[in-house]
Amino acid sequence: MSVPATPSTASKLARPTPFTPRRPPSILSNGSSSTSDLSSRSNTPILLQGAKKFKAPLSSESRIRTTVPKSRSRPGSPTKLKTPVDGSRPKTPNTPRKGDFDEGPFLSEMDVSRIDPEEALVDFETVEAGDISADIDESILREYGKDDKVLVSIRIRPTDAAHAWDIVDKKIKLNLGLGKAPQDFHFDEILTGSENKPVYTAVARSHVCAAMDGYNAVIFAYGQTASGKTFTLSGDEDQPGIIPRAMKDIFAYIKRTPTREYLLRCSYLEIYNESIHDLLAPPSQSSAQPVQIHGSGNNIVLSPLREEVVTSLKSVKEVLQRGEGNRRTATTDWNERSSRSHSVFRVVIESRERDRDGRATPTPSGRQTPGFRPPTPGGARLQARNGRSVQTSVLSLIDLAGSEKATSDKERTREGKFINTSLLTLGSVISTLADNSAKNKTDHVPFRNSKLTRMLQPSLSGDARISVVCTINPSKDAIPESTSTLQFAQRIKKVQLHAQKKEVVDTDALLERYRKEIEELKQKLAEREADAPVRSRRLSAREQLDESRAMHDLNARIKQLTKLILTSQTVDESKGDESRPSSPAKVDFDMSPYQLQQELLSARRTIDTQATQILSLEAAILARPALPPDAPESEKDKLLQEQAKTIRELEIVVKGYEENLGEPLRKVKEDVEKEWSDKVEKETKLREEKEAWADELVKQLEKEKKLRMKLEEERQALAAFVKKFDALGLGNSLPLPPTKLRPPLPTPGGAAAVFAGRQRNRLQELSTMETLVETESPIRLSTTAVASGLASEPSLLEEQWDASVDDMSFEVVERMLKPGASAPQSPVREVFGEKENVLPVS
Ligand SMILES: Nc1ncnc2c1ncn2[C@@H]1O[C@H](COP(=O)(O)OP(=O)(O)OP(=O)(O)O)[C@@H](O)[C@H]1O
Repeated sequence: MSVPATPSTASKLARPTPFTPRRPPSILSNGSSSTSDLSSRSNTPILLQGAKKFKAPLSSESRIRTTVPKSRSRPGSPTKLKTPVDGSRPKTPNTPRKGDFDEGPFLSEMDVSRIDPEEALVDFETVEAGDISADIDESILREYGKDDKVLVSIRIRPTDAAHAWDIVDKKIKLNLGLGKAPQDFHFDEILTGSENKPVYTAVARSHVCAAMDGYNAVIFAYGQTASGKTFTLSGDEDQPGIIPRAMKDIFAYIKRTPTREYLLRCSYLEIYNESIHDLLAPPSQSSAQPVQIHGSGNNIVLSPLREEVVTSLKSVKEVLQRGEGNRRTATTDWNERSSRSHSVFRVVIESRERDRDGRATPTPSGRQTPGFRPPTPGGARLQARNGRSVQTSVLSLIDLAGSEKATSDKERTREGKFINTSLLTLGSVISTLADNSAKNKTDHVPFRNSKLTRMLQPSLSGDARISVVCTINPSKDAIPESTSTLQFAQRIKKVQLHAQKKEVVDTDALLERYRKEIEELKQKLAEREADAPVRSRRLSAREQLDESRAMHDLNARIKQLTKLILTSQTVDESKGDESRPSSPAKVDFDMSPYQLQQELLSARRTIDTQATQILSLEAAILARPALPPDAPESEKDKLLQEQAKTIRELEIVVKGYEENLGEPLRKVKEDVEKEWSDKVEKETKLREEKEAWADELVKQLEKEKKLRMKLEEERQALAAFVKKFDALGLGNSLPLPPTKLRPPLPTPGGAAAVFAGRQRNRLQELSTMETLVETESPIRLSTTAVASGLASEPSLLEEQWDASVDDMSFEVVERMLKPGASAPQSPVREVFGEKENVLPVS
C-alpha cells in the first residue's frame, strides 16, 4: 500500500513543488483554494510568528543575526510578580535587555540569577484559560518511555511525486521493483499528512508529561533536508508544531495539578558550524562569547547561556520569537528556508509541593526589583523548603539541521560539511550505544567528537526519555537518503534508557522529621518499659515474645534514625573540617535491603545534585564579571570592550597560528622527517654493504690462510724434492753458461740455488723437466687431493701467477683500496716477498 493521501494532504499535494520549493510559499501560492492552504499557513505563524516566517528575508547567504524587537518597557519600581492575595497570574520577570537601560549594556542581560524564583512561580491558580491547550486530547496519553526504549516515529512528508515506499500498519518498506530485496522497517508510529496535532499526540505528549513528572525528556527531529523537521517541531499558524503545543500542554498540566507549584525557565541555542550560540542573548554578545560546554560525563553545564523565566504562554511566545529571529536559515538547492544549524529549545521545569494547606508559598517580604537582587548562585533556582523537596527536569526540543549533498553554493557547502559531520557523529554514537546495549558491552562512545553529541551525552547515555521523529521524503529521487534515515531510526530504537526522577531534598526538614520520630519512638519505648513488669505477669509466653520483638523493633528504628542523623551531620561537618571525613562505617547493617537501597538512592541524588551545583557555581564564577555590580557603567563598558577585543585578538592569533605557523611547522616537520628517513635509509644500505664486504674479506682471509698453509707444505715438499734431486746429482748435469740475463749461480750445488736457477730458467727447462715433474713433483696434485675435490684447482704456483683480485690477501686488498694505490702486483710477490730463498722473477 502506498502512503495514503488524506483529503487535506491532497490539497497540499496540489502545490507545485512541495519538496524542492525554490521560491517562497507566498510566491508559489496563486490564491486558489487548493494551493493556498499550506502557503498561507507558513506565512502567518501564530505562536512562533516566525518559526519559518521569522527566518529572515530569503537570501543566498546565511542569515545574519538580527537584533531583538525592542517593544519591552523599562522595568520600573519593584514589580510584584506573584500576587498570592488576589490569586492573579505572576508576570514573567522582565529581564532587562540592551537599550532598556542607560547604565550597563549587557550585564543584567546575562544575569538571570537576579530573578527571585519565589516570585515567578506558576501554579494552577495563575495559569490562564488561554494558556491551556484547547486542542490537546486529554484522553490520549500513551505510556511511552516506561519500557526504557526510545520512541521512534517516522513522518512522511506529502508529495506529488510517485511514492517509493509502502506502508503496512507500522511497517514501511520500499516498493517492490525498486530495491533488490526490500527491507522491512518497523517503528512505533508511522505518520502521514500535514496535521501536526496527531503528530504531537503520538510522538511528544507522553514525553512532555514525563518531563512535568520529573523525568528529563528529549524530542528531536532527524531527517534529510526539506523533509519537514522544522514543520514538525515549530509548525506554522494553522498547524502549530511540537514546541508550541508542548508549551500549551505544560501550562495545562500545571492547571490540573493543584498540589504543586512550578518554576519554568527557557533557553534557546543553536549549534552553527560547531560553535554554540545563545539565541536569546543579544546577537553581538552571543557571537563574541559563544556558549561553552563545561563538565564531563553526564554532568554538563552550558555557560554563558540565558535562561528566561516564563510564567505564561505569552512570555514563551516572546522567547521563541526572539530565538527564531536569531536562527540561521538560508536558501539551498532543496529548501528555500533551510535551517543551517541544529537548534535546541530547552525548558527547565522545577516544581515543589505547595504548602500542605494548599496555599502557595508566601513570598519573602520586601520584594526587590529583579535587577537589584543579590544573585542566586548558578541562576534562579527553586529551593527545597519546609521539608518540601524540589523536583527538576529538562525538556529538550531539538530541530536538527538536515543532512544534504554538496550544493552549488560555497558557503552552503561549508555549512553542509559541519552539519553532515555532526550528524555522522550522532549516527556513530547511536550505533555504539545500540551495540553496547545489545551485546552488553561498554565500548567507548565518541560523544566528544561533536558539540551536538557532547551536549546530548547525558540524555543519550540513558538519563532521559527520548522520542525521535524521523522525517522522510517518500519520492523516488530520495530513496538513498530515506533509507539512511530509516536505518538511523532503526539503530536508535535499540538504545537502552534508564531515566530517573531527580529530586533535591530539604535536608534540614528531613533531619527535623527524624528527630521528631526518634522522640516519639523513645517515648513509646519508655512507656512500654515502664509497664513491662506488670504486663509481663499477665501475658502468655507467646505474647511476651511478641512484646519483646516489638521493643526490639522500636530500638532498631531509633538506632537507625540516630545513625541517619549522625551520617548527615558528619557529612555536613566534614564540609568544613577535612580531618573528619564521613565514615562509611556509619552504614547500619541491621537495616532492611529496601531501607539501604533508599538510603543509597538518596545519597546518590545528593551527590548528583551537589555535582551539578558545583558545576553551576564554576560556570557562574567563569561567567562572573570582573567588576563589582556597583562599579561605574563606563568601567563596565570598558571592560566588556576590552574583553571582546581580547577575544577577537585571541581568535586572530589562533587563526594566524593555524595558517602561518601551524601549517608551515607541519611542513617543516614533514620535510625533516623525510630528509632523515632518506638519510637513515642510505646509511642502513651502506652499513649492509660494508657488512657484506667485511664477510667477503673474512672469507678471503680464511682462503689465504689455507693457501699459505698449502704453500708451506709445497715449499717443504719442493725442498725435499730438490734435496733428492741434488742427491741424485741431477743438478750438475744441467749446467748452463752464465749470460747477462742468467748470472752465475750463487751457491753451486746448493738446493736453494738450484731452485732459484730453476725458477729463472723455468721456461727453457720446462720441456726437460716435464716428465720428472709430472711423476715426482708435489706441485701436481696427488690422487687424494683429486678425490677431495681440489682437482679442479690449478697448481698453487700457477694459480698465484694467474691470481686475480679475488684471491688477493687481505693486506693487498686493503692497499688496493687505498686512494692512489697503484695497479695490483702479483700476489705471489706479496706472499713470497719476505720469504728467504725465493727470488722475484724478473
Ligand atoms: N508534513 C508536511 N505537510 C505539509 N508541508 C510540509 C510538511 N513537511 C514539510 N512541509 C513543507 O516543506 C518545506 C520544507 O520543510 P522544513 O523546512 O520543515 O524542512 P526541514 O527538514 O526542516 O529542512 P532543513 O533541514 O533544510 O531545515 C516547508 O515549506 C514546509 O512547510
